[in-house]
Amino acid sequence: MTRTVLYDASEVFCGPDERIEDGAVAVDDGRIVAVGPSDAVTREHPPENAETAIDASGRAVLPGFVDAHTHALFAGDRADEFAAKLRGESYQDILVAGGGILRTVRAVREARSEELLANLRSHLDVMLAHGTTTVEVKSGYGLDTETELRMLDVVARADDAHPVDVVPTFMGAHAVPEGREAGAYATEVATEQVPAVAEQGVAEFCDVFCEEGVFTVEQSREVLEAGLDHGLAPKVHAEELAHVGGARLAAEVGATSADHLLHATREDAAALADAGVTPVFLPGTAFGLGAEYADPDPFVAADAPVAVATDFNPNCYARGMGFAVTLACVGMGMTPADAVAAATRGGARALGRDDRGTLEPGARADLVVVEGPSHVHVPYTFGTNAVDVVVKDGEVVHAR
Ligand SMILES: N=CN[C@@H](CCC(=O)O)C(=O)O
Ligand SMILES: [Zn+2]
Repeated sequence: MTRTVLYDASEVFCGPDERIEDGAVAVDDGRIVAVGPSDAVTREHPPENAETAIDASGRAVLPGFVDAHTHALFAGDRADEFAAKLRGESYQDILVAGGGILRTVRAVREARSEELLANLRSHLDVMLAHGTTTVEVKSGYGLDTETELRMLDVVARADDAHPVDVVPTFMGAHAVPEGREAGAYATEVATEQVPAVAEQGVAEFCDVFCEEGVFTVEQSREVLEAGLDHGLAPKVHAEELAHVGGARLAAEVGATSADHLLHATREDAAALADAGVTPVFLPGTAFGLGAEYADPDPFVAADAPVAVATDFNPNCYARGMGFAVTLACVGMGMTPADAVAAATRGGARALGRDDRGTLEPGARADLVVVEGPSHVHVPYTFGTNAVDVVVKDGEVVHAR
């Protein structure tokens, strides 16, 4: 018996070039077993025989969102910095004055693990209700071996306890701790933190904030190469606030993704495409900082399959992927179909997960049903949530 059937959907969105009108999806054992026109799929997999049948008439069915870049594990409150930025203070002014990331580091070091876990779980609840079925979560608010490991342990516990799949990234090189010098700290990350994280087996990726006033290209390279030596795939925060060469570095080390890219050049886009690095756009950050959005055109010209993610963190308090998709369209000029694909298949690619992000037989059965008749209703709906139902591994895990 087929476990779950979603039928009579106005649109089943498998990808930008594959949208099925009046479609259906059948799921068995956590995997998609059939996708196609509703009459054909339901003939083979009758809804009345399914354990769960979802009449999706008037609504669209999409892959679950894959949010490939977040800093969703933190403590404390930085809402006052939002107000300060509106008064004209810059992100870097706030960081240099001991605020920003460094303020969250103090809060995380002081927080008990149970409090951190409760915080993360409550954020995952919100993300799930907005259609996210896989999310990457970075450490990086510990900046010492003990707290970085504690963060990654909390990420693993959240993954075990929550339907959303949580992908762990180590980011000891997220900022230079107070009183430390960047070069010496980068070496500590490379020689002490990376081996400790690898020994515990608690991270898949190693990320670094390669940025003016944070870590140079060479310091970032030292950290990423240590990660590679210890089996951690590289990711890079690249060209966010200034152009410093992080995208080139990502290409050179064969990173899985290069993220932000607000100041990336045409040459950067080509280098990333040639090296098979997935570019990840985070338009919520540009929106919150009042900065210019990343320009997707050089990446499209270079034929790079891009991702869109939230960058949820205390500086970008956006947990829903729908809003990121809206901004990708309105701010960056992407089409709704390309933006939705970037938030699903693109996100999966940026996390090295080729088993999800699309609707095809064999893929993991992570799906969302949205309240409007097509994928366009994802970016078209903003300020409220367009997601009605979320299915994770074939089970309904959220419905309103
Ligand atoms: N840029 C560095 N890291 C985050 C911000 C984290 C924070 O401000 O707490 C980002 O991706 O935007
Ligand atoms: Zn980030």
